[in-house]
Amino acid sequence: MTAPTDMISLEQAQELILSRVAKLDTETVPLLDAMGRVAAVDLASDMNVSPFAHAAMDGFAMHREDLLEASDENPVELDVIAEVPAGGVFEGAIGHGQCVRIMTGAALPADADAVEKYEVVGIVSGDGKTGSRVSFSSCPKERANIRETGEEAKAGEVVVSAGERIGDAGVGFLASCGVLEVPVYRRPRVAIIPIGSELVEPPAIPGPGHIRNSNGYAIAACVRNAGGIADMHPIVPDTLEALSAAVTKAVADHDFVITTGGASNGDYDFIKPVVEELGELLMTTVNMRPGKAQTFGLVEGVPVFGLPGNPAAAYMGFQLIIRKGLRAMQGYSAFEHPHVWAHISQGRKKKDSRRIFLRATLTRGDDGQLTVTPASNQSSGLFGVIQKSNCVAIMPEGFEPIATGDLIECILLDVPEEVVL
Ligand SMILES: Nc1nc2c(c(=O)[nH]1)N[C@H]1C(S)=C(S)[C@@H](COP(=O)(O)OP(=O)(O)OC[C@H]3O[C@@H](n4cnc5c(N)ncnc54)[C@H](O)[C@@H]3O)O[C@H]1N2
Ligand code: MOO
Repeated sequence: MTAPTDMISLEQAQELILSRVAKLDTETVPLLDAMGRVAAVDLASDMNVSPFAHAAMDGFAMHREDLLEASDENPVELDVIAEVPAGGVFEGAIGHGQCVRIMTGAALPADADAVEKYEVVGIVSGDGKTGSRVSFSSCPKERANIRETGEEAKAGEVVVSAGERIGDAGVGFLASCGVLEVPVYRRPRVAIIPIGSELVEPPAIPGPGHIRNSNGYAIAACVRNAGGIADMHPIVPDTLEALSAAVTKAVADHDFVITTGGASNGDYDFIKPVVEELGELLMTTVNMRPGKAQTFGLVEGVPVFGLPGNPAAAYMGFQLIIRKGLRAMQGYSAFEHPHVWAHISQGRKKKDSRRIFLRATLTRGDDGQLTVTPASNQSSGLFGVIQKSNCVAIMPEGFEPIATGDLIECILLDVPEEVVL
């Protein structure tokens, strides 16, 4: 049995958070606001899509049977008896030896069974419109250039299943299916509480010994990116009472609470005792660098996550652990960021046995090979390095060094989990 104070693996931390969060309730949003969100129920089309058989090309609709003998040597001529634009309907009948000039999207005349595009049809007389005579030097395939009734969806058919993420094209698909209001899982309301008596709010110029609160902004950005609603709270000084009061207040009206700072073992690090005192402490330390000090627990049933104070450590804790929890609450089923393997540009020793996440840049050479170059400054106090990086390269647990050119796994944190590479 793992005690909350034991150091656990990143995978254990991820499993723990996923086992302790639940899908939120649902809300019905206008179609466009459902973009990127997860359908909470099966969504069915209210009609056939397409609603009627129509031409997929500008051309001529005819009885294919009339053209069975058509060839280059023996072209078959037909009379153009009508024109039908998109939006129009040809009510008449096409007799043998006749055809109808038709535009892309126009309803297929009832007795036509193929459409031939303009480009391969010759004009014998006239301008190709009604009253002209046109010639065909081949026979189109059955139902050629016809989009059929209900080809994409039948009336009543489920077009997006419960649990499916709605993409941009899905928004268009649902529009064609008449689904303009979509039940989706609610976005989690996330309180972000920066802890630290040394912090001042930007843009204030910090006095001696003080620094600006940058974590609050970064984590709010991360929350938004993960689909949550970020509620940035005021800075809380390093006292047990102030932090206890802030967490108690935040859990009352949020779905998830994130603190940054005060997560280690210093004299003024209070998130662990506060979670323990107010609720259930489930985890304090994860085998990763940056970001060893990661506190997680439940207070009044609400997940409370204490990220470390160092910016890169807080960022990694969010991306690699919290983000999964926030996504699970919104019904997403993909949790792993895509990864690639790349040759490291320079060998590295490993002095710390933790799994190390190097902030790094991936490039593709002319030979198509990926190379990863870790940033020269790997201090966990820096956001700027992450801004300039495009991946994190992983050095596994243990002390095994890596040699120049070795293949190393890189996670693309900016690429959504749904992408498969
Ligand atoms: N004796 C030890 N000391 C430390 C250890 C250790 O293992 N033994 N681990 C270090 C590591 S690694 C980290 S990460 C930090 C985590 O500690 P805390 O979560 O208690 O972080 P703080 O001490 O509160 O702050 C660390 C650092 O980050 C700055 N900070 C804090 N909040 C913000 C914010 N909102 N915006 C920008 N910067 C922030 C803070 O000023 C400190 O410089 O512990 C190490 N120590
Ligand atoms: O938990 Mo700390 O990052 O390794 O800066």
